[in-house]
Amino acid sequence: MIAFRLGTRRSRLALTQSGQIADALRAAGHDVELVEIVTEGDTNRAALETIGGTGVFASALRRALRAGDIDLAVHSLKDLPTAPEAGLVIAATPVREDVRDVLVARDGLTLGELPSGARIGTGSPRREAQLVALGLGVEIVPIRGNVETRLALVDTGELDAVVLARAGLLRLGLADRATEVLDPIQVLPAAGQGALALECRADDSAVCEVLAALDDPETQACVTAERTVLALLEAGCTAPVGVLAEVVEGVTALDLSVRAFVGTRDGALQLRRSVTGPADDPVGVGTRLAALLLADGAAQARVERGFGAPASPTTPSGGTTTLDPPGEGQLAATAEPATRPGMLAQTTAIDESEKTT
Ligand SMILES: NCc1[nH]cc(CCC(=O)O)c1CC(=O)O
Repeated sequence: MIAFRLGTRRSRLALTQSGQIADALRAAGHDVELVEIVTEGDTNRAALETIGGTGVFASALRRALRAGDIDLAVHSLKDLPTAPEAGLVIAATPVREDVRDVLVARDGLTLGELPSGARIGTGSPRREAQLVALGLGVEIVPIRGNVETRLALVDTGELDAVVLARAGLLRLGLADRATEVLDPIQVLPAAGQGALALECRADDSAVCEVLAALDDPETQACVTAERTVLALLEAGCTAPVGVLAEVVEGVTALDLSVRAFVGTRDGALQLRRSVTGPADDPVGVGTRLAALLLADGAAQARVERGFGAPASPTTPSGGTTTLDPPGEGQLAATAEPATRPGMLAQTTAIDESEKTT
């Protein structure tokens, strides 16, 4: 029996997610105390990519872990930087929730039914780039805030629609607010979307072992492939990159089918590629896909704020406020497209579309 101190952010979504993990641990006979921690992502209302992009939600929790104030942090995996954190380890990724984005629009409207010029709120360059790529002629309005705040922007008529992760709505019991579930063919989710990451100190073997029992190997394989792509593109969780891995039946064994979108928010770059390879080699499959994307110009998207390059502290965008330059989370990935010998023979690359403009 372990008496866990579980660190959590204070949003209703974070508390719900942490509560689910606490329940699972209690069901296994452990004690769990929730410790609420305020992160920079919660207190700073600026656009995420201007306040450091990756890591703004995670860093306070990680500091508490390292200090021994908590034994376990529950993160939304998609908010977690891909760079490994010294002394800490992701001990488990439990079964993933629905990976897809949804539209929440006024009057029950779908994307296709929104009039041109409709105002769609999102703070995500990934969602913006893909919505622009759909060519609907909608206006993207930068927003921040928790799920409830974003839904309220539609309720009050300030916006025609917002795009959110279905996982968050499901966990909050708000899934019926969606007016359309967006097919990944149209809008690919963020790497790790819908998955939770249970993080602990690497030397805390008792905790690591208990958490490992909550891991789902299929989720683990998928998110590993997705995060490999993100890391090799030197992208962060606020980059205009959508990527989704799914386990599919292969010829003789299970395969991972991984699709990615890399774009720019003005729609000038729209790159879609996919790769299929052995499910027991998620890093290899993700590496192959990243190499394809980089060979076809994905690095062009790096000039975008939030994509590898540090944000300029002097360029406010839209209605968002600019504050301090980013402190952490810029990846030092080795972006060599490491195509391993033998891997090409096992993988199939399918070009879904060419750059469209
Ligand atoms: N960046 C905020 C965030 N982090 C995780 C979720 C939803 C749950 C998930 O994707 O796991 C959300 C809200 C959203 O994108 O709508």
